[in-house]
Amino acid sequence: MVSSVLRDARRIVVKVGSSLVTNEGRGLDEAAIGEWSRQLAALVRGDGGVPREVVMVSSGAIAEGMKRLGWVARPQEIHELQAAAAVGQMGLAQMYETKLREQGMGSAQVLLTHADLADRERYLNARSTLLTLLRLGVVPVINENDTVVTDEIKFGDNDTLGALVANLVEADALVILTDQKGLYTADPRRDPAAQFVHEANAGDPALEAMAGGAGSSIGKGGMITKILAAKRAAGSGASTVIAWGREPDVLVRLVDGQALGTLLVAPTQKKQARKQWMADHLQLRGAVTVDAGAAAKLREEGKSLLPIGMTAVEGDFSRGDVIAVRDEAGSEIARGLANYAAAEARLLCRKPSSEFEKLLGYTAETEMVHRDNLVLSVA
Ligand SMILES: Nc1ncnc2c1ncn2[C@@H]1O[C@H](COP(=O)(O)OP(=O)(O)O)[C@@H](O)[C@H]1O
Ligand SMILES: N[C@@H](CCC(=O)OP(=O)(O)O)C(=O)O
Repeated sequence: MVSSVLRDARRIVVKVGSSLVTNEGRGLDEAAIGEWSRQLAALVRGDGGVPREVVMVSSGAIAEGMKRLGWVARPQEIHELQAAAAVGQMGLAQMYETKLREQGMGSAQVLLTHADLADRERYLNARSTLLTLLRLGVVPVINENDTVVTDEIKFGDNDTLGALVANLVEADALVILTDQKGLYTADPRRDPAAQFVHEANAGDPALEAMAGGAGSSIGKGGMITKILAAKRAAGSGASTVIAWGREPDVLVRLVDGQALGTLLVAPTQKKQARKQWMADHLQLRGAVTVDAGAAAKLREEGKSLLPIGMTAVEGDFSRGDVIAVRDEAGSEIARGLANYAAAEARLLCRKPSSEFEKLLGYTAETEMVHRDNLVLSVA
């Protein structure tokens, strides 16, 4: 069976769980991390196909920290878990750095919390950093910033973080590698009659019933967090594959179109999902008025809004905020994400892109609102 979801994906988030990266609790599995690094490098180079952008979300800090501290049992005390994560993260980052460098790849450590991604400014900063790293061909290796949070550490869930990162970078796909071949109709450790699920719709409520509680003692999230992560990733149009991380060449074969693991399909396309999200969730922070020429380009040709067509700017918005685009009569034409803050936009009104650097001191996008981030308003 061939699946086009991963074959067509250009930007992919790969999440590796604790149960896998630590090889049943015996510290980090160097050979496995070497294997994934080799495959990530092949994906980024585009061996035998097109180059992909990949972000790695990897657990393993607590397990590696426990080993380094000589602890056999997982501590109950939250601050001890945090301390173990801080110790272990050194080893985790070091191992990815070494293994990716051996493949000729640059890597970068990024530590995030869920709260970082709920804060608009931090969200935009994390997004810009990650997109810049991807443009530079560097593989970001992400984990939770366990020092500053306790909720996530209690639950031990990097699946949610993987989904949030997929939303953040607008990935086409999220690949969750774990210690099972994929999702079964019940926990295969407990129910030998459990059937394998090849494909389902992400967000189908029936899936949540199949995913019992947490699995191993090392990782704690279990399959339910993977199902919820797939639902969340689908919110920005990314489909999810849950697959066995020790399947030979798993990543390479997935992007080759082989149907490995469980595919949880996002019901809406990436572009549609983004537009829906903008239309539903965001508050207007300002507006720009455009001349008749720009209004026609937007309404009739679905083009991006360029500053040269703008005549006035209202409000005090920042880059990344949602603004309205109005015609000279004051009717709303569209809403979209501003590439420039209000103060910059005022300087750019009526100006061609060749003058942006002189006016702002730097060059960024040529559009005020890119067409991918623009939703036409219903007349
Ligand atoms: N329906 C299910 N299908 C597959 N695995 C399940 C299911 N329900 C629960 N599990 C358990 O979830 C475990 C994987 O979760 P977890 O140990 O948290 O992995 P990771 O560390 O990779 O996030 C499996 O080993 C399995 O026992
Ligand atoms: N961030 C922590 C724990 C995260 C965790 O265990 O998550 P998961 O792999 O989803 O079970 C770590 O690196 O050990």
